[in-house]
This record gives sequence, C-alpha cells and structure tokens, in this order.
Amino acid sequence: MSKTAPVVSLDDVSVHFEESTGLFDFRSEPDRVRAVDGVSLDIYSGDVVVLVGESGCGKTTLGRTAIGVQRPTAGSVTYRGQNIWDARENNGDVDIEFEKIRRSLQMVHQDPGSALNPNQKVIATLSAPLEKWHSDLSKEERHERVFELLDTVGVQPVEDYAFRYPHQLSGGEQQRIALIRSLLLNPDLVLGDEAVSALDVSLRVDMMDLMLDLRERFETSFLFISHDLANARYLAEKADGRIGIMYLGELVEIGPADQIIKQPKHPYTKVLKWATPSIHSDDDGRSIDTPVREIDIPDPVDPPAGCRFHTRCPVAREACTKEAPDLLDVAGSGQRTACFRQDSTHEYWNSPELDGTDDRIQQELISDGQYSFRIDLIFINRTASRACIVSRLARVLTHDRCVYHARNGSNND
Ligand SMILES: Nc1ncnc2c1ncn2[C@@H]1O[C@H](COP(=O)(O)OP(=O)(O)OP(=O)(O)O)[C@@H](O)[C@H]1O
Repeated sequence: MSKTAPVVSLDDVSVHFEESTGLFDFRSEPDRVRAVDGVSLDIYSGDVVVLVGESGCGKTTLGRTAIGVQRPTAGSVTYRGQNIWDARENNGDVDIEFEKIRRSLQMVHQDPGSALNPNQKVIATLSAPLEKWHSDLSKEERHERVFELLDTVGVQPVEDYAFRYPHQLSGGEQQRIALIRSLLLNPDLVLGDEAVSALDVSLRVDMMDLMLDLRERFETSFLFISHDLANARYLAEKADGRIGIMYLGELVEIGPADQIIKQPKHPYTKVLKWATPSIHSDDDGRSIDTPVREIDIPDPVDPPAGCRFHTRCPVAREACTKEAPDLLDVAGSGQRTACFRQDSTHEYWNSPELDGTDDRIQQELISDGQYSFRIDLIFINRTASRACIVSRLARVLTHDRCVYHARNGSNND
C-alpha cells in the first residue's frame, strides 16, 4: 500500500442536516442533526478502511461524503489533491475534472435489488457505463468484457446470466452484479455500505472474500461500512487494513485491525467488542455488566458537551464533560484514539469520577423460579445486538431457562 499521497482525503469534515421542527411551527429554528462532526481521514491507494459504529452514528453520511455524493457543510474532501466540490461546481482552478472523479469513486449499495434497474437485463446494465465512457469499444468488445467479469465473480454460465433480469437472480448474484458495476470503470475507491448485511449469513464470507480479491485485481481501495465488528475485523485483517470507530458523528478511534480488536484503547471500542461474542475472548473477563453507564444514545441534534461518549462511558470523569478529546496517536501502536486516558498528564486523572451505574443490566428473580432479565439495549433497534446480549447472558447462566424482556417490549424464550 502506497502511503505517498492519499487518494481521498477528508479534512475536518462536518455534515449537518437541517430538520424542520414541525409543519405549523414557523417561529423556531430548524433542528440541526450533527451527522458528522470534524472528521479527518486519509484513504490511500490499495487501502481498506472499515467504519464501525451504532445505527445513526454517521457512517453512511461520512462514506457518501468521501465519494463526493454528500456535500460537507464544513471542511474539505479532496480526490488526489483536487477539492471534489470545487471540481463539481467548477470553482477556481480545477486540475481534475469532476467526471473523472465521479468515475473514480464508486459505491456498492446495501440492497442490490433496489440498486439494479428491474427492467434491464444484466448485459444492458453492465454495458451502459462502458458504452458511455469507452465509446471506442465495439458492442462485441463490451459484451466480451462483461462476460469476462461475470466469470471472474463466479456468475456462471455467463451467457445465461447475462441475459437475465434482476428478479431472476438470487440476492448473492444481484450483489455480484452490483459489485461488477461498481468496478467496471476501474475506480480508485469503492464505498461498500453494509454491502453484505442483506445477504444470508452463509454467503457473507464468500462475498467479503470476493470483494477483497477484486480489490487486489482492480487495484482499488475500499471504504466499508459495517455495524458488525466481526465483519469489520474479517475484512480489515485480511486486507491488512484499518478499522475506524464512529460515535455520534465523530471518529473516536482508528488503527490497524489487529490493534483495534486486541488492544482497543477507547472505552466505546471496548463496548463494541464486549457486544460481539465472537471477538470478546475469555481473556477479556467474564463480567456480564454492560460496560456503559447509560443505555440511551444521545440525540445527534444536541450531543453532549465535552467528550460525546461521557454520558455512557464507564470511566468518565468531570474533565470529560468540559473538554472534547482530540484524536491523537497512541505511541507505538499505529492507533489514534480520542480519549484523555491516553495522556497520563491530562487533568482527567485528578478530576472526580462521575456517578451512575444504575442503568446496567438489571436482574429480577421472578416467582416461579425462572430468571427474568430485563435487558436495557445498548444498541437501538438492532436485532443482532439484542442477540449478542442474550447470547452473552446465556453463557453465564446455569439455569434451565431464561426469559428475557427486551426493552422494546418483545418477549422471547
Ligand atoms: N438527509 C438527511 N436529513 C436529515 N437527517 C439525516 C439525513 N441523513 C442522515 N440523517 C441523520 O444523520 C444521522 C446519521 O445518519 P447515518 O445514516 O449517516 O448513520 P449510520 O451510522 O450510517 O446509520 P445506519 O447504520 O442506521 O445506516 C442520523 O441521525 C440520521 O437520522
């Protein structure tokens, strides 16, 4: 991987969305959702970066900003040194025209079914970009290239699949077609937004392997987005890439996959690890206490002052409520972490601890001898995370049966 100059560089990027407060509320200012706040990130040639975090933390917004689809409200995004939005709007001296940038920054959607035109056969969908950007190719040459790519991604027999409509393909086949389409024009960077989460679990590893193979073959960088730390680990470790952890619009930790998984420094990364049983090892301890003080994720319209994680952080102190930590290098690890605990001289160490362990997992013995656990979800609306917590509880239970009542009211045996 070349570290000479980044392909895409985000410098202190923020994306704030205005939301109207109500149809009849003409007087008040619209709410501003701080989807992304002050994020800097360089993506190099051949790089693999996987962004991980809870729903709503700004992963998709940041990914879309990196490929020039979402305009930042502050900061800048450059492609090989060219400000993308200046190129797009023809501001000042433009060294790289926007059409070139657009071709170089592509995306694979989470739901390939909706990303493919239902009325177009595969061959038409895949030939169209070639026809537009490589007008020197004859129809036969275009078809030959499409057949070759279908063969590469294992969609065979190619002559059969090329003339199918999307509804005649399985989810995995649709995703492969979407992947080919994103790579057809030899992009420099592909955004894979939850690119495997819509697939059956059995197909996910194959698809992740395929994406990594194609990344090498096409010499492309990938920016993946995932809410699943286990998938992030798989992708980043195999590609010798990095994992970036986002919390409430901010990048709170980033570094080599191995370091982030084995030596997380940020308390929030530790929470994500705790909630991922396949990653949380016995060496990490057997405590069933949720490593967060509060379950509720703050509102991105009005994020907490100071460190945004302080309302939930189990090791937060007064200092964290007043000042926001910068993302700084952790000596000798290749990691960057936004936490005062990494600075042994910070006033954090002399500042009083914050109260509150009330919202940890509560256990109630119920009358018939079964145990009922009221589980306060740390991850909103995430069945997978709910399953994580339940499976962790199951591991420490010695009783025959566990009834849990998830916070959203669903009951399961
Ligand atoms: N166009 C928009 N208008 C207003 N708010 C938006 C818009 N797009 C995103 N948001 C808000 O910005 C925040 C970040 O959203 P985003 O989709 O980037 O998060 P995410 O981490 O990708 O979440 P998920 O994993 O659920 O997709 C959320 O609070 C979301 O509701």
